[in-house]
Amino acid sequence: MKDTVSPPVLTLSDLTVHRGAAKILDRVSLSLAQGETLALVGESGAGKSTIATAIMRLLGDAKVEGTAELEGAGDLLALPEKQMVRLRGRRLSMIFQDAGSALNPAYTVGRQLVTVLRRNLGLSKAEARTRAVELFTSVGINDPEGRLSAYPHQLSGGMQQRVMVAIALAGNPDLLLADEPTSALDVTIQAQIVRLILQQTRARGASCIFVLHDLALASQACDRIVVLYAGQVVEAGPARDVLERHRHPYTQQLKSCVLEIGTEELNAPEGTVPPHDQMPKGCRFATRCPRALSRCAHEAPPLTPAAPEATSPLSHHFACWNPE
Ligand SMILES: Nc1ncnc2c1ncn2[C@@H]1O[C@H](COP(=O)(O)OP(=O)(O)OP(=O)(O)O)[C@@H](O)[C@H]1O
Repeated sequence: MKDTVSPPVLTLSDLTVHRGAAKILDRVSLSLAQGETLALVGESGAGKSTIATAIMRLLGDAKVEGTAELEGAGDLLALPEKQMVRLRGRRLSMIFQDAGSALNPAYTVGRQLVTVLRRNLGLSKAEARTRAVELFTSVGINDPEGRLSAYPHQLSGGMQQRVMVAIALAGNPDLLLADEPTSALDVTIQAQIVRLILQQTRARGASCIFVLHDLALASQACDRIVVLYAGQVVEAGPARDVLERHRHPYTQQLKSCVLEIGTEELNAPEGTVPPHDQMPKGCRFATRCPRALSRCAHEAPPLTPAAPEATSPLSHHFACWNPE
């Protein structure tokens, strides 16, 4: 595990998000150490993107409760919008799922990057152009000078995503949020982009929260994993503990999916996540859980350290009444 002595860069405490009557996130707490890469994994709809978007404070009219403390900046959820505008791009950056729709089709990618560089770093036009070429080179764009004058539609999906990575890195943020940045891409390009983001994050000593579906990729690429189910954290800890010494039956099911993928047979966990208006009062996974006890339906299990003596919020935790 990474540094557990210096204070976390980011601490979410009881982050809860409501959309109308639906509780999309329910008391999510997690910490991110300096220089750490953390993967949020779970099925579609688990709330992974909502966590990243809540940290950026881009959730629109959803009702958000809890706190998101960014070291040296305070609670992101309580800051005036003016201060958030200053933090976005400089201390926090987000890479969105679909680069094609995140880029403005009316401007060249160079102009979009230069604008971000000038705004965030206060560079002159010429300095920003030089820096743009350096950034394009560092994210693996061939002919970086030539590509500055390309419009987004003239680039492949993989190239567009590289441009988005360059834009996200432009303000030297110390926290990068990558929301499944590869889901719109060809499988062969996906691993390249994930590797690129992690390599660039690590080279800068920044921290990264990665939204991923794939537990195997998460465990290979990231230091720590948080497993989400229906808007709640069910297991969290160092990547190897979560993959190899997991205690929650849902993590086991996600892991089995991975093994099936290895044999080319995709086997999603059985059953479906209950709709928001039919969520069990107790453990939200109880309706699909092969190990459910009668108390599971009524009593929500708290996150418990896997080693009873562990006190660090970064250590291995799980929420289950009948763990593996
Ligand atoms: N703008 C929105 N309006 C209403 N409901 C939303 C909105 N965005 C997300 N949701 C709901 O919030 C829940 C969590 O969605 P979220 O996108 O965070 O999940 P996810 O784990 O990132 O899924 P995916 O892997 O498919 O992106 C889902 O039930 C989704 O339908």
